[in-house]
Amino acid sequence: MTSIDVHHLTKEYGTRRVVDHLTFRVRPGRVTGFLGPNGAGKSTTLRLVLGLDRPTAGYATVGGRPYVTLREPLSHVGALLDAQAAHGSRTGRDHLRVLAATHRIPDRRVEEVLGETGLSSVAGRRVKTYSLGMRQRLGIAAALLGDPEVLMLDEPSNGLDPEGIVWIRQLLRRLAGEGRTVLVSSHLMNETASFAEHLVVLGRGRLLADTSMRDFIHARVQPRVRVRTTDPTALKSALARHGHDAVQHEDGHWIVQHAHVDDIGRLASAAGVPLLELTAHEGTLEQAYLDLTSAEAEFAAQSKEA
Ligand SMILES: Nc1ncnc2c1ncn2[C@@H]1O[C@H](COP(=O)(O)OP(=O)(O)OP(=O)(O)O)[C@@H](O)[C@H]1O
Repeated sequence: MTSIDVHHLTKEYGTRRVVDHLTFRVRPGRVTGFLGPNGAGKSTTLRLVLGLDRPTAGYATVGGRPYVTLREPLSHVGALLDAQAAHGSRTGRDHLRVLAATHRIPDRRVEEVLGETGLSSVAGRRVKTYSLGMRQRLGIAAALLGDPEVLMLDEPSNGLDPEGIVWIRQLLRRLAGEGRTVLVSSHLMNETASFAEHLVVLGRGRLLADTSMRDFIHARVQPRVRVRTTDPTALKSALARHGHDAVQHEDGHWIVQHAHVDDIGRLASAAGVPLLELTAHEGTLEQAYLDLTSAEAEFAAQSKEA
């Protein structure tokens, strides 16, 4: 089993602690979204896992071993940290060939990953002529080159057009479906919700959540139910009898707060209320994330005042 494990990982720059006793495990077979406000410490954590920076305390391992001790690292871990990292005067193909040659990766992988990332037709062009989205695809191609079991991608959707966004979503799901460990940082909540099953959330260097997407949302955002009826009086009194509050909106639909669609459906049916519409309004990742991070910001403000 190839997990990423982070144990009491701590990083200080001067007197600033930017990663603060972080402990979590990223498991294979699912995409884990890595979230947190700007400056929360996500990139620093990824750099520490990849041995690009030394922790002040704690440690991180990949498949039980520190990254720097892996003999053929690109065949274990593929990473996208900075899509601008490729040499501008090389062609995309040459960039990948150099990487393959220096990491004992067979040359045939170059054409495979060019095809997989949709870059085959531009592979002979110099990287400096690439758009942001093409550079992003090249960075992802480099991460996939060694056919690694573990992928760590920092903002992979950056600069991708709508077609690219759909592509990366499918790619991430497929990689996880193949049993790989996939950790993806992002600021795009709708995007993250579309591919991640699990979440690790940081705030000011600390772990705020390590939980399934579903539990994360359900713990923070109450479900609501949207109802339309030809008999609002009967609906309102049936809801009131069961302790539900409903608010009527302009076009005549009602929103029942803190309610599950099954319960409202059952009680409307039992009371003989004719329904034209009954829709579950589940919470979104964005709502849940903002709820968590605004509470964190409030805590920060309070502790400064105290
Ligand atoms: N080399 C460095 N020297 C000093 N401070 C640093 C260094 N690298 C990062 N930091 C600081 O560490 C904090 C965490 O930064 P980091 O880039 O890890 O956050 P992040 O969660 O990835 O943010 P973003 O979402 O904006 O990319 C920031 O305040 C940043 O300024």
